[in-house]
Amino acid sequence: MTEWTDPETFAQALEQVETKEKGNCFEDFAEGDVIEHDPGLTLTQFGNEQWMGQTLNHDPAYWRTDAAEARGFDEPPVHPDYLTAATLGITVEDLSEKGGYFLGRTDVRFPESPVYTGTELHVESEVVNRATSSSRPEYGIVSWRTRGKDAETGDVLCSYERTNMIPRREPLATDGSGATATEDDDEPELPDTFVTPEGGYYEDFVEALETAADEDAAVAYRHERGRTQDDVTVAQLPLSTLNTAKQHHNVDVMSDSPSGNIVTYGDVTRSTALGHARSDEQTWREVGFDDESFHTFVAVGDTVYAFTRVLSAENDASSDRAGTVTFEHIAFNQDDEPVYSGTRTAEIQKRSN
Ligand SMILES: CC(C)(COP(=O)(O)OP(=O)(O)OC[C@H]1O[C@@H](n2cnc3c(N)ncnc32)[C@H](O)[C@@H]1OP(=O)(O)O)[C@@H](O)C(=O)NCCC(=O)NCCSC(=O)C[C@H](O)C(=O)O
Repeated sequence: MTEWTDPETFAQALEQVETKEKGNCFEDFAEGDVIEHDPGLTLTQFGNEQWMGQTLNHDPAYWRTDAAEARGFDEPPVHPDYLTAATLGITVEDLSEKGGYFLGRTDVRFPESPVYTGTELHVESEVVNRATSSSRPEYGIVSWRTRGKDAETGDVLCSYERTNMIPRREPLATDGSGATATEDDDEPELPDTFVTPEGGYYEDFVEALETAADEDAAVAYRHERGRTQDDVTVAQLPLSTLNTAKQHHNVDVMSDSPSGNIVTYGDVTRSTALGHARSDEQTWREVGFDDESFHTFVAVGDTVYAFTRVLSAENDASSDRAGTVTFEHIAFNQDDEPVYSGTRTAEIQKRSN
């Protein structure tokens, strides 16, 4: 009898056997379904520091005990970007491992109290929307509300609503008239002047906004740092959050996909851009993120840069040592193409303290 490892025999066997599939297709989700995700992870100091180091999030309060204590923390806490990425990573096996892309997320919120390493994360999601894609019949669009909880206390540590393109088991029959690109003849509308804050304290943002209000101006600037994507950022960081999306580690499958290659996890792209932005400000606390969108793929060799527009500043932070600032951050690549955008509300330290 022929050995099964004989290449011809084995190729035939591969063709004839069933594949034990992973993940869910669009048809498997129904609005209202609640999914308790089986994977869970302990938020470790190693995981936290690996994430922050590779994404250039170097705020000393997350690295040094004295700086943490000065911020009112008992010790360096878990960084909100790592917490967000880990919360999403745990959900991938059930929600998006089948493929399809992370399109956007909104209403990302954290409680006021910090999360410390050693916390075990337990995550659940609810299907909140399921829609047909008019432009891509082989995909549907699914949104979930996800909550990452402290497994011991049940306290919600991170919550958000995210939307992905998810492959259909059966492509939708269409008349081929899906959405078509529209020519945009409009001239870009930009203000005459761009104001850059003098420094990174709350007062600097307030002053810059006041200056801009007096003229046709916006408070907007770019950050110098860039981070070229490599095997660590593209494959290692998502896997370290238990993110099993093939988009980040299976070159073989991804060669036959819209991106043609493995791509950077959306949470790595946005955290890197946010790291660049935070390096030019005195962050006190992250409050939340809204209207996050991923516009195009980021792959190994691409460089992630950041651009910031300051939208508003209010003196209503949880501590009188800070004020609240709302930003729009845009991550862009080496060809100046936006790859991510989103609004961020953060408490920024006051100079006067
Ligand atoms: C994915 C894309 C290639 C699609 O491009 P294109 O075909 O040009 O379509 P659109 O971008 O217009 O979008 C397709 C449909 O999806 C709807 N959409 C888009 N954004 C949102 C949103 N935020 N919320 C709801 N719906 C949204 C559009 O309206 C379109 O609908 P329809 O017209 O009816 O078809 C392109 O978007 C792209 O390249 N995006 C970047 C994707 C990416 O790189 N994401 C991060 C990496 S993947 C990842 O991180 C996976 C992660 O691990 C996970 O598991 O989630």
